Amino acid sequence: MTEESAQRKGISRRGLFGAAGAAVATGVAGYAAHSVLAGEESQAADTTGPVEFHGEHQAGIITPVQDRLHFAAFDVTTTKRAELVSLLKEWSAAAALLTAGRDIGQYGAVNGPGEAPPEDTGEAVGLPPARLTLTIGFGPSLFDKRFGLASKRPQALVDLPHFIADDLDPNRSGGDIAVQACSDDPQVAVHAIRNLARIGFGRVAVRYSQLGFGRTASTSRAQTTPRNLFGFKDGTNNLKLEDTAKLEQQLWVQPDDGPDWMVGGSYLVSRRIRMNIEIWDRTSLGEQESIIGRGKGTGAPLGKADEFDAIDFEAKNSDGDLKVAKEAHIRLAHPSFNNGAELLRRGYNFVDGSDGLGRLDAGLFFLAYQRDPRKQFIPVQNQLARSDVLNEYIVHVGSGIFACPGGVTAGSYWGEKLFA
Ligand SMILES: C=CC1=C(C)c2cc3[nH]c(cc4nc(cc5[nH]c(cc1n2)c(C)c5CCC(=O)O)C(CCC(=O)O)=C4C)c(C)c3C=C
Ligand SMILES: [Fe+2]
Repeated sequence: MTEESAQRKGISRRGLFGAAGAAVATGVAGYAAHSVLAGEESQAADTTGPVEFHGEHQAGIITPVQDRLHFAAFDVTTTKRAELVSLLKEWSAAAALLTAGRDIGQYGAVNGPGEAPPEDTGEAVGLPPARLTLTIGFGPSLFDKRFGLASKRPQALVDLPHFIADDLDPNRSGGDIAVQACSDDPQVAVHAIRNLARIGFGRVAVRYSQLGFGRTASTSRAQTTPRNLFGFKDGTNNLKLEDTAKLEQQLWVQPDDGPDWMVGGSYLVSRRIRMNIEIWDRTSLGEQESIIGRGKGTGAPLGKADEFDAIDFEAKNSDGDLKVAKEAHIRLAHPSFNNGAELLRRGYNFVDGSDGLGRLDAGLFFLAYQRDPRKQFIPVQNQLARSDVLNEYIVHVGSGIFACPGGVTAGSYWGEKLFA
């Protein structure tokens, strides 16, 4: 069967890539609700298969981090609530198809009438789902007067304060709605955002978007720890999907937290952090390790041998100096110096060409999910902004905060409870 004839029969792109495709060919609605542990762990190994869109929580949060990102923040351009609701319904239907590795619409990319533009833009034809996840979040600005949502704004969805040394570009910050597309294939992630933007024409407009390559965190113990553009292992002490009790404490909004429409959801903070890699590259290895507080090779805390050894914040070297310096990044960010606060980090490296001054426009697109940013990202970032030596090498240039509701069940849509 050719690729085209398979699609005409409603078989997914993934269906042509082996046994796992057989499940997809039974149709999107045929999936069991997504299993948090067994399913998520096996996804870490298979980089081509689908990740279930429907479930208790949105996919793309604890899903083992994929290798590529396309993140888009949208401004809502329609002022009509009904049009926004229709868009969210259309987006949800499309997201279920896209994440299953299928073309969107009735006819997809190539089977529609020759007189009309194709329903699907086509650049993912022939590609497997590549673990595509699409995760939606609503920014504070969506809760203004336009759509009658002011009373539904979660208290935890605060406007982020100004942090010392922030140099935020308003054109790379904020947004009414964010969609995080993660996949192990960059073309699959880009195709998804492009098609959602296209569906949204006349109702939403892309405010800014960010491509990311190379995950800078792991969210499962089944994944190895990747490296950031400073060359350090990043994501060692991250919240992991296996820590189910901790996820309830630190990640998922609980029934008593309110509002009801956010239960099972999480808050996303995004920060575009420019890294002065040319300056970093002229810094000695010892200084680099002292700034982070970990060895560059092993990723072990200074004074320890292995990456996952516990950090000893009291240990001193023979000169009486702390092995993990007072202002080392891992000390200032650690839960024991932040009232127990933790984050689920799932950021990406970026290089967006150069800045016209001979320096790469490179850095970390920091993404962190949490139960309450007032108790987690904000105090941690305040402490980092005040004292972290890493600040000599980085600058925060973009920022966003989004309320990501709980998962979508079959037959429902993104944000249904918010608009109920
Ligand atoms: C506000 C939160 C954080 C920002 C912003 C941030 C930026 C940032 N981090 C690195 C590199 C590393 N960070 C590491 C650990 C780490 N970072 C944060 C938080 C923020 N980082 C936390 C909570 C932790 C874990 C601390 C702990 O509990 O031990 C590490 C070490 C490896 C690891 O555990 O992940 C590195 C390396 C950069 C380069 C950066 C901005 C560009
Ligand atoms: Fe960090």
